[in-house]
Amino acid sequence: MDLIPGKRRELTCKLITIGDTNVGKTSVSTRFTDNQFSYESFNTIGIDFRIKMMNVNGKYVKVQIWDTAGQERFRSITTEYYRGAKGVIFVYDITDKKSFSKVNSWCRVFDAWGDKDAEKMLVGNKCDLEEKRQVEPEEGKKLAEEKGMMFYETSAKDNINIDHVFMKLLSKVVEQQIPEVTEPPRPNKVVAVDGELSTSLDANTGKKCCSSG
Ligand SMILES: Nc1nc2c(ncn2[C@@H]2O[C@H](COP(=O)(O)OP(=O)(O)OP(=O)(O)O)[C@@H](O)[C@H]2O)c(=O)[nH]1
Repeated sequence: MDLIPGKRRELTCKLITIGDTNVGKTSVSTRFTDNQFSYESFNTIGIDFRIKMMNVNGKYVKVQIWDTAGQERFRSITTEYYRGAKGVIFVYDITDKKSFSKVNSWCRVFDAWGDKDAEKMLVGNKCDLEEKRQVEPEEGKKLAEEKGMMFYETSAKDNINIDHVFMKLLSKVVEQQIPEVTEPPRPNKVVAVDGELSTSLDANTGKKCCSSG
């Protein structure tokens, strides 16, 4: 990927959230992108899309989060959007055993439609509702280990582990997608000013990612 003079080097990375309806996929992604949470539930219609600029291990990344509807009736639409996702977050609700038992089938659907090399994360959301818990953390951990995924419990409501989940996943994706730069650095520098990013970035780093933005 070449750096266009006057234009900062930017990588675009597509992530996707998958899981049953009402597990909190929209809430997790909205907490991450806008630091907001609402008790009001509007089921996602088909697919939704959010963007956040991030500094991931010194790389300037435009993170696209594709938030899929969990309702069965949208299945044929949502699977169309799996392609190109470099990171996938499978979400279940720790107060809903059924949503946990469906993770296997969501994994199969992703395997059928998504990229083979996508990094995967399992997330047990709503961990603020301890008194209603139906899935123990050990169960989540075990399933994640079996499937070679990372695992965290989160609360979109109380903002527990949300940033951590995305940073861990993005770090893996960026690590996997961008081979280490071996040539000596050139002197040009770019300064990113958007969003959360305020660091000065070396324009030579980050060879190639999911796609160039
Ligand atoms: N207590 C608690 N409630 C949550 C949390 N995350 C989401 N909720 C609530 O759970 C309900 C469903 O959340 P959504 O984010 O709409 O769920 P979804 O998975 O996107 O649902 P679909 O769009 O139908 O697939 C809403 O009422 C949220 O307020 C959480 O961490 N804790």
